[in-house]
Amino acid sequence: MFAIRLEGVCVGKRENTDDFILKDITGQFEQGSMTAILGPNGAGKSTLIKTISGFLKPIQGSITIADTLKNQLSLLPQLSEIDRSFPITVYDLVALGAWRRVGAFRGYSQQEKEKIATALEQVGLTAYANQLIGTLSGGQLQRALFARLIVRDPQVFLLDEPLTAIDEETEEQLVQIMQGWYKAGRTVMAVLHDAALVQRVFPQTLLLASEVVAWGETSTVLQEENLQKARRLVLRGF
Ligand SMILES: Nc1ncnc2c1ncn2[C@@H]1O[C@H](COP(=O)(O)OP(=O)(O)OP(=O)(O)O)[C@@H](O)[C@H]1O
Repeated sequence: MFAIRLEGVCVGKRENTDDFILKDITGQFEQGSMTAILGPNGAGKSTLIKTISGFLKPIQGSITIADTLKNQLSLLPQLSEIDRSFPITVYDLVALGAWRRVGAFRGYSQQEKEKIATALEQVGLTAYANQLIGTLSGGQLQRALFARLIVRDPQVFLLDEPLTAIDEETEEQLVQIMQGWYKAGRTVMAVLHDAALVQRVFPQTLLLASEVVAWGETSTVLQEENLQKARRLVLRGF
């Protein structure tokens, strides 16, 4: 059963097909699947994630989200898109994950407070709870954003470069959290750059170079002929 289905999705500024960032993307992410989105710089990976999460609109084609998953998508933006000067503590950032359940003006129930504390502990940031996010390292901030997702607990995770610019220890920690979501039956998709890690951790891969180069089981998708095709498309300017 599909979680998200794309049919002929094109994203770009003009009606001129040559200028499309994403060209004719057709395929589906199954419910409970874990998919890596790989591709060269500028391939449209972030654009795809943002389009699925509704921040960008396709100018052609359609995206269908399974009825049971509507309002169940959560996006992890790229770290570089986070305003670290925003005066918010780690605790309050993580607590924002409960916002949809709690609302703006009601206090957090004991149950929500426990979820927040557990999430902070899971990512190893309990001792940092009262610090402003601006005082965190990149890897620590990424862990705080993961804790917010743990609290939010959506059915579908859209992760834009969750493992970029973090050390090995944090990487392993975040990989385990993602695998936990997958094992719990959630749908996970993540933009990544490390093919070896994708081979090890992600059962499915979408190889993108403005168009779909290959989409399916990781071992099949990452075969040399597909990688060569992706390179050819880059040389051609997509
Ligand atoms: N806001 C924007 N306005 C105009 N063009 C944009 C915008 N965002 C992205 N693009 C263009 O869309 C193309 C795809 O960008 P995108 O960030 O989706 O690629 P990516 O595969 O995630 O790349 P990277 O691996 O470098 O992060 C690029 O050519 C980029 O210049």
